[in-house]
Amino acid sequence: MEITPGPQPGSSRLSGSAPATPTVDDDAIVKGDAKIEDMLPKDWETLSIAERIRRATDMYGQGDREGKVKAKHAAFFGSIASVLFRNAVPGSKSGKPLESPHDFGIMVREWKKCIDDGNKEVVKAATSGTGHEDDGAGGNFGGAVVAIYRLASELGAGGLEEVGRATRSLPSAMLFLEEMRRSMGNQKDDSDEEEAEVEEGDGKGLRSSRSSSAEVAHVSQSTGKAKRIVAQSSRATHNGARLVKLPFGSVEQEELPDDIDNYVTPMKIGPVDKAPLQIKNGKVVQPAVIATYVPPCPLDDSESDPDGHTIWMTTPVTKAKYFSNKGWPKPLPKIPNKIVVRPTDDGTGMGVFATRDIKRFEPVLVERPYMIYSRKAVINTFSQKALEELSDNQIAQLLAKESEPLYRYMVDQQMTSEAKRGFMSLANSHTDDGSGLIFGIVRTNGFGIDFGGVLPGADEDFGLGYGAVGKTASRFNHSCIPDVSHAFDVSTFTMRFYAVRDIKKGSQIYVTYTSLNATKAERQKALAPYGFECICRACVKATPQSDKLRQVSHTLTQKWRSQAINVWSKDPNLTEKVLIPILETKRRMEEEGLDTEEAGYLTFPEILFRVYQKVGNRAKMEEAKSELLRVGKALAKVQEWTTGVKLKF
Ligand SMILES: C[S@@+](CC[C@H](N)C(=O)[O-])C[C@H]1O[C@@H](n2cnc3c(N)ncnc32)[C@H](O)[C@@H]1O
Repeated sequence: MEITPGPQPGSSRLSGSAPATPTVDDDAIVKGDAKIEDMLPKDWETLSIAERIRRATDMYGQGDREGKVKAKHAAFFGSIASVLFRNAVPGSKSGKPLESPHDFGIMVREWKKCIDDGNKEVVKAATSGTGHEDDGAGGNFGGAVVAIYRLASELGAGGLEEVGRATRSLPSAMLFLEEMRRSMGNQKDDSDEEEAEVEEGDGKGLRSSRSSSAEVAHVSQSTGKAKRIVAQSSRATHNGARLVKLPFGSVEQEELPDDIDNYVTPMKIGPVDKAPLQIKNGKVVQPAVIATYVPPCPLDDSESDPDGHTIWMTTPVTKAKYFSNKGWPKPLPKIPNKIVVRPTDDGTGMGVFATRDIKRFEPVLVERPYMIYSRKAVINTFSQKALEELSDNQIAQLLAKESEPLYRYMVDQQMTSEAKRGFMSLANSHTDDGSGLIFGIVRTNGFGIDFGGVLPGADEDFGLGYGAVGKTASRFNHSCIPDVSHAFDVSTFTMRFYAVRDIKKGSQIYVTYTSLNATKAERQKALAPYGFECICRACVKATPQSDKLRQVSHTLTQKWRSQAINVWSKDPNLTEKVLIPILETKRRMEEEGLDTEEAGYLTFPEILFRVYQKVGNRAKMEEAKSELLRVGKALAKVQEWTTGVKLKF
C-alpha cells in the first residue's frame, strides 16, 4: 500500500499560495452561520488526505485575521481536521481500514508541522475558539488533538489486530502531543476555571469561551443567575480517566520468522521493590519495568489491605513519583453494597445484578483492580525491524508470546493467594487463538485505562497503554444500552462505576464493551473476539436510521447547544418551531437507549431552557430549568466521586 505523500514545500499556509478553497464570508463565520461544507472544495471527497490537509491549512491561513475571526477559522480548521480524523478511523463511514494508519500518521505530522510553523497563535486561537469538544467529533482544533490522543490511546491499548498499526502511529502522535503540550505550556489549565457567571436572561449566553460536551449550565434558584458548572463525568477530563472496555481482535495464526527472538529485547520484569532507580549523570534513567503492589504489601500475604491490592506493571520512576505522595493511595470510599455477582440464566456465564433499586448517577461499584498491566511496555521491547517487517498478525502473536510470561509473573509471583484464585476464575474467550492462559484472561477482562493527563508522569512511560482487570468490574456483561459508566480514580487507585440510568432491583447491570456511537456492524465486529453476538434491544432492532442516530447524536446535540447559546438566544424572531427536530431526536434517543451523557443527551435541558426562555414560554422554561439543575448537581457529584484529589509531583 502506498503512503500518500505529504504537502510539498511551499504549500503550507505560510507560503502565501492561493487558497484552493471557496472563500467564506467572515461575518458568517463569526456568527456561526457558515457551514463546514460550504468551505470545502467540491472535489473534497476525491482528494488525498495530504491534499485535504494542505487545503485546510491554506484555508486557515486566508488573510491576516485577528481575534474572533482567527479563532473561528481555527475552529473551522479544527473541525475539518476532525472530519479528516473521523474519516481515518477504521470502520467509520468513510474510514479505509488499511489506509487509515498512514493517513493518521500523515495528519499527525502535518498538524505538528502547522504548529512548528508558528504557531502558538494557531493553538491559542483554536483552543480558545468556539468549542472544546473532547472527542473531536465536530469540535475545534483542541478537539481534534484530543481525538488523536484518544485514537492513539485506543489503538495503543486496543485490539491485538490494531497493535501493529498503532505502534507505527503512536510515536508520531506522541511527538505531536508533546509539541502541543509545549506550545500550550503557558496557557492556563482550564480545569481551574470551573465556574463562570452570566446574567440570566441577558441574551448574551454564557460568557466563557469554553464549551464542553460535559458542561451543563446550572441555574441557581436562589440568585436567579445562570452559572456554569463544569461537570465532567465519564468523558475525558483533566483529573479523571474514562475506562474503555478493550475491543481485542482475534489473532490469526501466521508463521513467525525462525529468528523471532532477534526481533525483541526481552523485557525483564523485576520483583516488588527490587528494581532500584538507575541514576546516570545525576539523572534518573528509565530502568526496567517492575510489577509493584499498590498499596505496598509483603509477599507473604501477612499484611494485606482490606481494600485490596493492585499489582501494577510500571517503571520504578513512575512508582517513585506516586509513592512520594504521602498517604497514597487513599482508602476506598465506602458505598452501600447494592450489587451481587452471580450466574446469569441466559448462558452468558456470571453477571452483576442489582440487589436494590439504583437511581441514575448513583455510585455502583468502587474497586481496586487485581492487576494493571501495560501492553505498551511489551510493545516497547519490539525492535524497529519487528515493526517494519512483521505483519499485523505476526505483531499480535509476538505480543501474545512476550506478554504471557510477564503477566504470569504478576499473577503467580505477586498476587495474594486469594486474588490469584479470583483472577484465575475469570472468563477466558481466547482459548483457541494462541493466547496463553493468563494473557487470554487479561484480553477477555481488561478495561483500557486512559491514564493520559490523569497519571502525570505515567505519560512518560506507558500512559496510553495501561489496562486493568478487576474482581467485580470484570464480571459486568455487555450491552449496547449500558446501565453503568466508569472512570479510574488515581487518588485511591480504583475503578469506579456509576449508574447512567435507573436500575431495577434484581436486574442485570451491563457496561458497554464498544463505542456507543458505533453502528451495529461496527459493534458486532468489536465484540466478536469476546465470543458472542450481541442480542441487546439496540442490536435486535437496529436500522440504518438507528445506526445514523448513534453516529451523530453527540455531535448533533453539541451543535444545537452551541446554536442555542450563540444564535437562537440572540434571534428576536425565534419561535418554538426550532425545537421540532430537537424534540424528535430527544425522543428517538430515549427509544434507542441513548439517553446518557456520553451520547450527548444531557445537553437537552440546557437547549430547551434557552429556547423556552427566549420565546417566553415560562412554564416550559421552569420545567427545563429544574431538570438542568437536577442534572447539573448530579453530574457535579459524579465528577466528585469519580475523580479524586489531584496528586502532587
Ligand atoms: C468480561 S467477561 C464478563 C463476565 C463473564 N460473563 C463471566 O462469566 O465472568 C466477558 C465475557 O462474558 C460473556 N459476555 C459478556 N457480555 C455478553 C453478552 N451480552 N452476551 C453473551 N455473552 C456475553 C462473553 O463470554 C465474554 O467473553
